Amino acid sequence: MDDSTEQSLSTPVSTAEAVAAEVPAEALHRPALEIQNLVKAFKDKIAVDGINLTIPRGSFFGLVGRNGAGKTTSLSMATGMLRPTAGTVLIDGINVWENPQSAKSKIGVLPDGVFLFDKLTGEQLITYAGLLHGLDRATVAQRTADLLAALDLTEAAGRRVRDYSAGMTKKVALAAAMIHAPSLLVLDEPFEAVDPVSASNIQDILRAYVQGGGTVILSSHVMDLVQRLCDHVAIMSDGHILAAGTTDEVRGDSSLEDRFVELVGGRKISEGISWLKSS
Ligand SMILES: Nc1ncnc2c1ncn2[C@@H]1O[C@H](COP(=O)(O)OP(=O)(O)OP(=O)(O)O)[C@@H](O)[C@H]1O
Repeated sequence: MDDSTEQSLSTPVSTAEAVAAEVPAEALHRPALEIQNLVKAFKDKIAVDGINLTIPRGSFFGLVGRNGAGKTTSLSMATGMLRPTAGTVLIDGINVWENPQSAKSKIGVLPDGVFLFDKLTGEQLITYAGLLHGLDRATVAQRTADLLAALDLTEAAGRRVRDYSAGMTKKVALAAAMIHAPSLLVLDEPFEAVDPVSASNIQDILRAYVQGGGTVILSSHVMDLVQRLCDHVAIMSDGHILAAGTTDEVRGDSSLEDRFVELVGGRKISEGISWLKSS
């Protein structure tokens, strides 16, 4: 991997500085991720129905939608894990499905329902991810220690991942996704099952990463969190993008949650479930 494309995980610098130092001039305006007319059909179920999305370089991008909206399917296609029925994905201008190796070297991925080699300890798993990316052992050891500490996993480092809680598993998978300091992080529900202190720590790490010129796209159901964290957002429903842009543009004068409910619909105003009452 070309080290010049890597972002610093630990030393926040301004986006402008990082960009000036690390990115060739012609690449400055190239989006980190471009999704064009992307379609996924599972037999007769159209999970993703011709979506277009541009994730600007250096943005913190939230993809929100109800259960089954198509977020995981879209992110899986965007990261080269699921072959699209139609459409194109460009990571930093590189076609993911034509040049998978080169495109994938630029990204770190936290998939939904992560499959991990869970017989390994947390430390071994992160180390293994670093070595797979071609980093030298000394760098891997340093970064593994940094990530374990930042994610509050140092004490659990020597235990097998199969014995981790759901939140700890999410955190160790996140560490494995970040060890090669990619220029784009694609995170499917990164805060799901993670305790509030760890979630705040992860948010700090991600903010510093974006300040350093990295790009994050994450999916979430938690509107408050996305509104607080993300400078760009897309609202997905039933395989379509209903709105996309800066978070302020998309929410307008409302909260993101109100805007979401307004666009997506489906709120049920009811008295509740009659038999579920105690008296
Ligand atoms: N392998 C599959 N085979 C058939 N249908 C699938 C498959 N994977 C996803 N789907 C369907 O595609 C639609 C989109 O699913 P997807 O997992 O992308 O939604 P999501 O927005 O990530 O939902 P959630 O927030 O619940 O994780 C759903 O209707 C789902 O049932």
